Amino acid sequence: MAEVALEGKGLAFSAGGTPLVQGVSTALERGRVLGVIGPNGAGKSTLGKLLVGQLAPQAGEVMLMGRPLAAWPRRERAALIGHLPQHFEPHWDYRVDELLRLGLDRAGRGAPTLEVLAGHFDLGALLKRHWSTLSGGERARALTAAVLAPDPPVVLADEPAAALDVGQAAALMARLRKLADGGAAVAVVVHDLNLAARWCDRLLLMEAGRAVTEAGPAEVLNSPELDRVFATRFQRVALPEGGMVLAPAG
Ligand SMILES: Nc1ncnc2c1ncn2[C@@H]1O[C@H](COP(=O)(O)OP(=O)(O)OP(=O)(O)O)[C@@H](O)[C@H]1O
Repeated sequence: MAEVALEGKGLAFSAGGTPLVQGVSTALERGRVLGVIGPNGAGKSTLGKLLVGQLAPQAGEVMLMGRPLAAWPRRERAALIGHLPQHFEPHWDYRVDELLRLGLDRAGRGAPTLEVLAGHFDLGALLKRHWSTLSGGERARALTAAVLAPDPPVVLADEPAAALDVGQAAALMARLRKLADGGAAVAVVVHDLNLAARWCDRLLLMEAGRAVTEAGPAEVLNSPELDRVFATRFQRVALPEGGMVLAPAG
């Protein structure tokens, strides 16, 4: 097993008497991309918030690099974990270059220049544009660039591809994959099962706050549990070069 960077053990969280996450254990390993999948309301984002310390678990524990998350000074924790939230609205109508500089300010030596970072995310032409003028996909790219600028060793991205076109979504997943190949521990909440199939090493399937299964993509995506959890019948096509694509059978 690869080195565990971030681990949730028996996590539970309820709001208003409703359990949103119930006894979920999972681990983010260095060099690996974990995909978190499941229907709307399954508790994926809540689990992500627990793992990054945005919510405190009511039961269970989160360990970061072998030490309880709560024991880390906030600043150090922020430097170690790059969190791309599902929803983000800056308090100020930043220009793209200002937003990227906020990310680069947290980066140590070896950080890319602003221009190189912008180039990685196809933001070169948008540097002087204000947040309020950006399209949904452009905002997603700018935020991703700012969060990933310091090259954090742990990355948790909550539906980062939701607003992206297919090409940009694939490019973003490839970038997350590259971060993992460079030693980062990556988790990504993803609705597109084909992106999950293509880019993730393991998949955690959630339903009603619980982990249904966690295993390799082929095992999870071929499992009848997938059809049951999404209340749909999937057609699965094996690709000649390996891997698979899925489509709801209608
Ligand atoms: N503060 C809260 N109070 C009450 N219910 C909440 C709260 N936060 C989340 N929920 C509910 O908890 C459930 C899980 O929410 P969560 O956002 O974790 O799901 P998700 O799997 O990420 O869903 P989606 O795919 O729709 O983004 C949902 O039914 C949501 O309405």
